[in-house]
Amino acid sequence: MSSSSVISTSDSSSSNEGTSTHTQAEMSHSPRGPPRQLCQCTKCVGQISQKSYVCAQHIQRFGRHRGLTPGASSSHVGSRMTPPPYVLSQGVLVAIGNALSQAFAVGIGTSHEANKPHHEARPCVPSVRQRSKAQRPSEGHARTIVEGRWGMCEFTCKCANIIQSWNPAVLGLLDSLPYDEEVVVWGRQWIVKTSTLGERHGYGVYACEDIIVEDSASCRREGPTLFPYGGPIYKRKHWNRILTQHPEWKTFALEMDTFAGSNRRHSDGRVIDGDPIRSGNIAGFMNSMVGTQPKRRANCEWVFVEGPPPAPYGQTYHEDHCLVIATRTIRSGDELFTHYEWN
Ligand SMILES: C[S@@+](CC[C@H](N)C(=O)[O-])C[C@H]1O[C@@H](n2cnc3c(N)ncnc32)[C@H](O)[C@@H]1O
Repeated sequence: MSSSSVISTSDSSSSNEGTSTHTQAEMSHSPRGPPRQLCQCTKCVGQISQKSYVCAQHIQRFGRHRGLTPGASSSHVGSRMTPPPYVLSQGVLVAIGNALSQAFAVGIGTSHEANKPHHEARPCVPSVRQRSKAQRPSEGHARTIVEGRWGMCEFTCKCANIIQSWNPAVLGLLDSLPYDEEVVVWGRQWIVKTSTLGERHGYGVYACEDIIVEDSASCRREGPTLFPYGGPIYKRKHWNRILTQHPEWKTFALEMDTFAGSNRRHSDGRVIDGDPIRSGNIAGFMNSMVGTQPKRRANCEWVFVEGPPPAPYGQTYHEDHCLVIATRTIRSGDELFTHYEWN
């Protein structure tokens, strides 16, 4: 089993949403010559595939071209740019000068209104407030590929931004977990194998040693720490969004705020991404005692902890984390059960 990874990329070509002006400027580069300057106004940009398309405003600043004089038309007109003559007239030299200053202005992200001094030039990229939704660079182009239990899953747009990468090493976890083989996680031995719930419920986690809890009634939330949950924690509303792109992930949505006394709104309730492979995460194999027949008793529970994990594990990790804690004695060979909802 290979370890998993999250690859984030940005792919503007995969979206039909607005193309940034930088991209348009790049498109006007010719592989053979210096960059051709095309007008950045929306009408010209719409014609970018016509190599020499310029609008009347553009012509005003670049000088005279075949069949058109500066200011000849206030409408946007397509025209072929003529190559410069061998003997350059003064007008053409002025035009080249203007073109060069425009090239510089575009390069620093200012307007093609190069006649204005730089301190007066308006930015050619509209402010965030001015930009229409379609123009915003944003999430629209984000793309994340996650390699996990379901192979390669691609997430785009907002989902790509929501998906969090995770390095299991930060919590001292393995970067992959073998099935049917004992592994040592946080100093104890465990094995991941077919659940006592039956094959159709997949795997479960079993202790390979006794873990003694002296007084289970009084040790609530203070029993022996077993191992951490290692992986991203999402808000329910974000998780729901993820599922719109890859519904199969729902198998591993574990609701963390369903315990009595939780006062979080449902949409803000925390959901852990139970993909065990993705995060070297033994916790992702733990089954719930909810609805079991015959009824299983929970022998451990999830606890959210602020700050770093207990020494010597995950000492470089200082954020909130989630631990699995024993609530009663677990014998070698027992499957772990806790209380969580899934859907
Ligand atoms: C975190 S995984 C647990 C490991 C899972 N058995 C596996 O093989 O990957 C959670 C999933 O296990 C299944 N599961 C957990 N507890 C269950 C239970 N009490 N009854 C039926 N299915 C359960 C559900 O499909 C749930 O979405």
